Amino acid sequence: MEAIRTQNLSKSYDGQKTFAGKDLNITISQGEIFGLLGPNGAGKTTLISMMCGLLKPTSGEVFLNELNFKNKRTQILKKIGVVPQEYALYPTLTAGENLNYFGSLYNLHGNDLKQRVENGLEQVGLLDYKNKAIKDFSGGMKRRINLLTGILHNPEILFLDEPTVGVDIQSKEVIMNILKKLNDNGTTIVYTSHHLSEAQDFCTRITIIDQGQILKEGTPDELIQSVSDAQNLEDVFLELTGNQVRNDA
Ligand SMILES: Nc1ncnc2c1ncn2[C@@H]1O[C@H](COP(=O)(O)OP(=O)(O)OP(=O)(O)O)[C@@H](O)[C@H]1O
Repeated sequence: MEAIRTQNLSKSYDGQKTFAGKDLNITISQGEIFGLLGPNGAGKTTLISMMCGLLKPTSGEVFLNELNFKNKRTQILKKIGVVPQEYALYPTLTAGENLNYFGSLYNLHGNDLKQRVENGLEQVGLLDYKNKAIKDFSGGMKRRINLLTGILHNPEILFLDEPTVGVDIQSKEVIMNILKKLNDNGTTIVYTSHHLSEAQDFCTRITIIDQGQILKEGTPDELIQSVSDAQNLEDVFLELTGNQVRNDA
């Protein structure tokens, strides 16, 4: 069953002079772990933001569970989780207060919300920090709480923009294990990353994009086999996107 479909999805930030995404057609099945990879400025955040309804496309359509975002937005938002690249946390509030707030946005309340918050904090190893303010947390601790804000309601589809950026190996392990568990329980995952070996191990399918266009799509093995002498995804990535350093944001 189809979970996500984009149809000729395009985005321009400058009145259609240039495009951060152009005519993107991607179909993702339920239960997949789909990776969006590309160099800085390739258009990953733009694409994932349009897929999850944070950013309005210039043209084209997004369908989630075959519902069109344009007219079924409220229905769709209840079923998805979004973990943005920037921390979406209130620094002066405690971890518990932040999670209660985000849970309430998904209509969770009472004992159910309390249990979900405590289970979540326990899973990410931060139950003892429930009553501590976020401003005193390390980067890795904030990333783990940031992840929880998007998954308290057990979404059918989860979108994550660089969920492991800037974290140590221990926090990364915790985050990846939670994501694997969610996927085992049926959640479809779409994520962007610059960690190519992580994506190679984690994703069922990957699309490599640059300059707003899809360069190649396939399973990690298919991508590696498609480039002669490639040993891993990093070789494929360099072959497709070149060695030129990108200065884009
Ligand atoms: N709000 C914006 N206004 C104008 N241009 C933007 C905006 N957001 C992104 N862009 C431009 O769109 C292009 C794609 O950016 P995007 O952030 O989607 O890339 P990315 O692949 O996520 O990059 P990174 O890996 O650096 O996060 C870039 O040229 C970027 O400068």
